[in-house]
Amino acid sequence: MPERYGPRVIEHLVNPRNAGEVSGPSGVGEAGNAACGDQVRFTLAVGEDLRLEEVRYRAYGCAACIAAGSALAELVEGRTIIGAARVSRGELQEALGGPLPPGKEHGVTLALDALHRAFEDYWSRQGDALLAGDGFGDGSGGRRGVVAAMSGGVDSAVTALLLKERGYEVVAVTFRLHDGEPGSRSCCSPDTVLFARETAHQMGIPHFTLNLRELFDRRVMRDFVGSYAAGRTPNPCVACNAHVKFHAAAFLADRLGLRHVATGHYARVGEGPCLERPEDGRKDQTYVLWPVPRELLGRTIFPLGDYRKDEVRRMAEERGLAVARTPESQDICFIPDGDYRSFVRRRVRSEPGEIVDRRGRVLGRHAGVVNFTVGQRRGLGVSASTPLYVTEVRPESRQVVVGSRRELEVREVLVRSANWFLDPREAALVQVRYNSEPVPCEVERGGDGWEVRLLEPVFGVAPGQSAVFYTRDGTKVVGGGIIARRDAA
Ligand SMILES: Nc1ncnc2c1ncn2[C@@H]1O[C@H](COP(=O)(O)OP(=O)(O)OP(=O)(O)O)[C@@H](O)[C@H]1O
Repeated sequence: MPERYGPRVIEHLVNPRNAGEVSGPSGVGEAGNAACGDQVRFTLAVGEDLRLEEVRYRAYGCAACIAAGSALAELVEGRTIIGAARVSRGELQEALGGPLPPGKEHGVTLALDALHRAFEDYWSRQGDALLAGDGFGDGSGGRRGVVAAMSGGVDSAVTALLLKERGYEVVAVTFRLHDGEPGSRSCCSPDTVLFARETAHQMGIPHFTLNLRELFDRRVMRDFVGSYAAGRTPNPCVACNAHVKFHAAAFLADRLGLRHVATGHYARVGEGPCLERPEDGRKDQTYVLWPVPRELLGRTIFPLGDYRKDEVRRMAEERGLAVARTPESQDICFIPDGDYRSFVRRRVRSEPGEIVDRRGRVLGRHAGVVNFTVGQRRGLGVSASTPLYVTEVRPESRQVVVGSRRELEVREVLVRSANWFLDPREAALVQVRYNSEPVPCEVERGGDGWEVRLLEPVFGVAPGQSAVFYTRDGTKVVGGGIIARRDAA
C-alpha cells in the first residue's frame, strides 16, 4: 500500500464500508473497465420517497478506486436521490481527507461516474411512460423547483445559475440523445456529459443524466432520414422539442415533485401561456419552439429570454464558469461534421431518377431524391442559360422538378399537425423557413389542416419545414405546424 495515501483513505481500505451488491437493485452503474484494470460498480435500492435505502459498491483495481467507492457509498446511503446527485468531486475528496495523490484522482472520477450511471439506470427503469410518449402532469402540486436541461454549453449553464440565484430549487439534467463522439463537441459525447455534471456541481446543483437514445432515435433521427427519402426537408430541432426534450424534463420534474422545467433557449413565456420573442433578436429560437405542448409551456421558464448572448457569456465569465468560452453548438447536434447529405445517404438506399422541368421534359438524371431539397440551386448537374432551382421533389416517381426562380414563388401553403398557443385568428404573419423574415398571411381551416394565404410571395417553401405564425405586431407566437405537400395524402 503506497504511503502516499492519507489516513482516511487507508481507513477505507482496511475497513471498507458498504461493499457488496444490493439484491434486486433499482439501479446499477459501472465505470471503468476490467481490461484496463480499474472498475467501480454501484447498486442501489431507492425507496418510494426517493431515498437511497441501500447503496453497495464493488471496486476492482487500484486502492484509490476501492477507497473512493467506499467513501462515496457511505456518503450517499440514506440521502435522497437529489441530495446524493449533488455530491461533487470536492465533497468526495474531502470525505477521503483531501485530494488523492497525483495519478490516483481517477478513483474519484470512476466512483462518481459509476454512481451517476446507477442513477441513470434507475431513471431508465422508471421511464416506460416517457418512452411511450405518454403525458406529464401540470406541475401544480410540485414544489417551487425546476428541472434545468443542461447540454454542457454556456447557455444552459447560465440558465441553471440564474434560476438558482432567483431562489428556485434547481436540478440539472443532461440527455444522452445519440452516441456522439468522444472528444467531439457533440452535446452527448461522454466527455460533455461529465463536463455538464461538473459544471452543475460547481454551482452546487444536483445533476442527473437521462438516457434518451431510443426515444431520440425513434422520434428524431429516423424521422430526419425518412423525411429526406419522402421528399421533405425536416427540422430535427423542432422534432426534438416536440417529442423529446421538454417531455423528458417534465418527466423528471414530475418524479422529483418539482413544478417547472427550463432550457437555455432564447424565448419568453408570456400570459396565456404563450410564446414570445426574446430580448436578443439575433438569437431568437421561437421558430423551433412552436411544438411545445401548451400545458408544458405553462410550466416552462426560459431565463435567457431577457438577456443578450454577450451578457450571458459575461455572466458565465464573472461567475468563473468553465463553460464561458465554449463555442456555439453546431446546427444539427447528431451530425457533428455538418454533412447531413452524407449522413442521410449512409442510411437510405438512393435510387436514380430523372430531373424534369415543370412540363415533364427530361433535362437530366440524378442519383437519388435524398440529395435534393426545394430551393436548392447547386449540384443539380443540369446546365441551362438561366439559373435553375429545385421546385419540387417527387419521391413516388423519383423525379426532381427544376425551374426558374419565378417558379419557386409560393402564395399558398398547407399546414398540418398544428399546435396553437393563441386563437388561430390572431395569426397575421408567418415564417416558413428557419432563416427568413415572416410575411403577412391569412389562415383558415382547410381539409385536414390549415390553408395559409401568403400576402407576399415567398420563394422556395419546402414541405417538412415549419410554418410559424406570429401576431400582427410580430412579438408573440400564435402557433405553428408542418408544411405539407399539396398532393400528399
Ligand atoms: N443533450 C442535452 N441535454 C440537456 N439539455 C439539452 C441538450 N441539448 C440541448 N439541451 C437544452 O436545449 C437548449 C437549446 O439547445 P441548443 O442545441 O439550441 O443549444 P444552445 O443554444 O447552443 O445552448 P447551450 O449553450 O446550452 O448548448 C439548451 O440550452 C439546453 O437547455
